[in-house]
Amino acid sequence: MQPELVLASGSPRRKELLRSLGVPFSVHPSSVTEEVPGSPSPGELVEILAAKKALAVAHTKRYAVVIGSDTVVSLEGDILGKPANHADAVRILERLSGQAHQVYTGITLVEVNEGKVRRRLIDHRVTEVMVRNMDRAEIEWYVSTGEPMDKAGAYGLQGIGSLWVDWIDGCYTNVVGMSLPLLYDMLKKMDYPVLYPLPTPEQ
Ligand SMILES: Cc1cn([C@H]2C[C@H](O)[C@@H](COP(=O)(O)OP(=O)(O)OP(=O)(O)O)O2)c(=O)[nH]c1=O
Repeated sequence: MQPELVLASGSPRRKELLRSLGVPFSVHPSSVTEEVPGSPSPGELVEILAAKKALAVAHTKRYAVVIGSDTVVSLEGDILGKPANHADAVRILERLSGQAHQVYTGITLVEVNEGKVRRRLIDHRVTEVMVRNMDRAEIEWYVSTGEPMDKAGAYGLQGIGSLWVDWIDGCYTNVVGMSLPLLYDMLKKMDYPVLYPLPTPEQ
């Protein structure tokens, strides 16, 4: 029996990304706190949080492959998550303006069979993003659109934020919330069929 694919996320972007593949899945957001003891590197942090989210949901399932994911922005050794409020979003964007930064996204897959965790895969990818100079009026306007408020680094590359992104080096979907090439590799390792059968064309 094919286990259900479950996305352990409340992120509309991750839902959209997974939907674009055409594989059936259900959405079950986790309610874990995004706090981690110590001072992990950005790569360790996104892997720990992705695992935390996937495992929290996996424990509620009997047969499933659960996907957890987490994204942060790294700039000059600082980790920037989602802005706490309007002023925080302005501060983050002032720092990103005119700079290249790294976007880290971790993915965890947890396979549950008869209510037990059988396998776990954890990995992450990094994408470099170059943000053009943004002046104070542009930053204020952009934050007032509301787009930055639920996004790591206070911008959305898939939205209005694209106006100020000069270039990226690496995977685009990794920035938007989940690297689909990485997810594909991990699902293949779990023997989960991503490429679904297509109808044969009539002769
Ligand atoms: C940098 C960047 C981030 N983001 C988003 C992706 C993630 O939804 C969010 C980072 O926050 P996360 O804490 O990774 O995820 P989330 O709280 O939105 O959802 P969940 O924990 O339930 O899975 O930032 C964009 O949409 N575009 C971007 O360009």
